[in-house]
Amino acid sequence: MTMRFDLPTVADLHDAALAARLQHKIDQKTKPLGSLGRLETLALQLGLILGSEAPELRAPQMLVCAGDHGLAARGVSAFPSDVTWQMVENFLAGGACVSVLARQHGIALTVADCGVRHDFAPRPGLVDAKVGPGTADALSGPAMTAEQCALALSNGVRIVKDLPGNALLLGEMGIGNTSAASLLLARLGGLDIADCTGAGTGLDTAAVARKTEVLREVLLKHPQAQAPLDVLAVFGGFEIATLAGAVLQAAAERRVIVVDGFIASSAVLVATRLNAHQAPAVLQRCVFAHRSGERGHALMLAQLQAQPLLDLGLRLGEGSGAALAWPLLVSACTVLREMASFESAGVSEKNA
Ligand SMILES: O=C(O)c1ccc[n+]([C@@H]2O[C@H](COP(=O)([O-])O)[C@@H](O)[C@H]2O)c1
Ligand SMILES: Cc1cc2nc[nH]c2cc1C
Repeated sequence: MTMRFDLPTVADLHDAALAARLQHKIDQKTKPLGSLGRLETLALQLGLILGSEAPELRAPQMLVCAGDHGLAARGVSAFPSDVTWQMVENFLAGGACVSVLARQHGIALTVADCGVRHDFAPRPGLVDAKVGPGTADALSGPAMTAEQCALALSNGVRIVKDLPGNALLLGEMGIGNTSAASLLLARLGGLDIADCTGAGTGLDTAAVARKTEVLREVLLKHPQAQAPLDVLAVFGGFEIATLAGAVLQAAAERRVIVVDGFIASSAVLVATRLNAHQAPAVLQRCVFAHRSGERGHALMLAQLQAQPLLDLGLRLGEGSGAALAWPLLVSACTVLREMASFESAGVSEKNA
């Protein structure tokens, strides 16, 4: 498959001098060395991404990408596909979990229709990035054509270019999309599909076993899909492809990328594989908000060598976990900027 546009180039951020200055600044704060634990590595990462010893997060943007999945007709979800468009309406009406949390934290919310099986009335906060009325059934053929896949990726690039701020939070909505994410993980990670497949919206044990067998059949149907772009097109998710494009553009612009759960992480996995030598640079910009309760997310995080901030048993999606983690990022930057040093506060240092 050939691309019809150039994916964004993500430059390395090897600023050893800034890293040393940031670490020194963190170590000189009025606290025992390392006592702020994970917040310290987070502060260091945010300083490096934003290129500052006094980083400030500006105009955070939550991007929720929505799409429908042909595979949903195979009984792989506990809910009907209509829930996708109904939840998009709920996001825009302000009643969904991500709407509430984004409002609480002053995060702007944009919902992108990447391919929901429904016609939405245009309104503020809704971006039309529709590639089609849901993907095709991956058990019958590829979920997306090469053209559709390229269009979804370029839509993600375009959406991010139009958003202000220096932080992007990633969320998604799509009945059936845990199946797409599990397929992507299994093929890109060379893993057994049983280890990558979970309950999604709430399947019971027997239904998870049936879902696993459907996904195993899908993998057997597409042995030729091995190159990352082909894998993305064949197993799909218009919203996942759009998010992958958004990740690459945000990384190229040196935005802080806050990744939600299993499906949002699969978009990052794809983004890192589309151009493998850029993978460390892409991951350097990513903060993984939490470890989802979805089976497979721990394996996905291991593939990405990612250490999530929270482990709350969340498995909602929408960007809810990213919004919940957001205040930790704000605190990490505030501590870096405002906390006194031993010298400035006149506090005695550790005994020699
Ligand atoms: O983000 C997660 O970790 C997560 C885990 C399980 C389910 N979800 C959400 O549930 C939907 C997909 O579940 P399913 O069962 O329809 O594949 C989709 O809208 C996701 O946002 C999300
Ligand atoms: C109600 C509902 C809300 C969701 N939000 C994200 N995925 C979802 C799936 C369902 C079923």
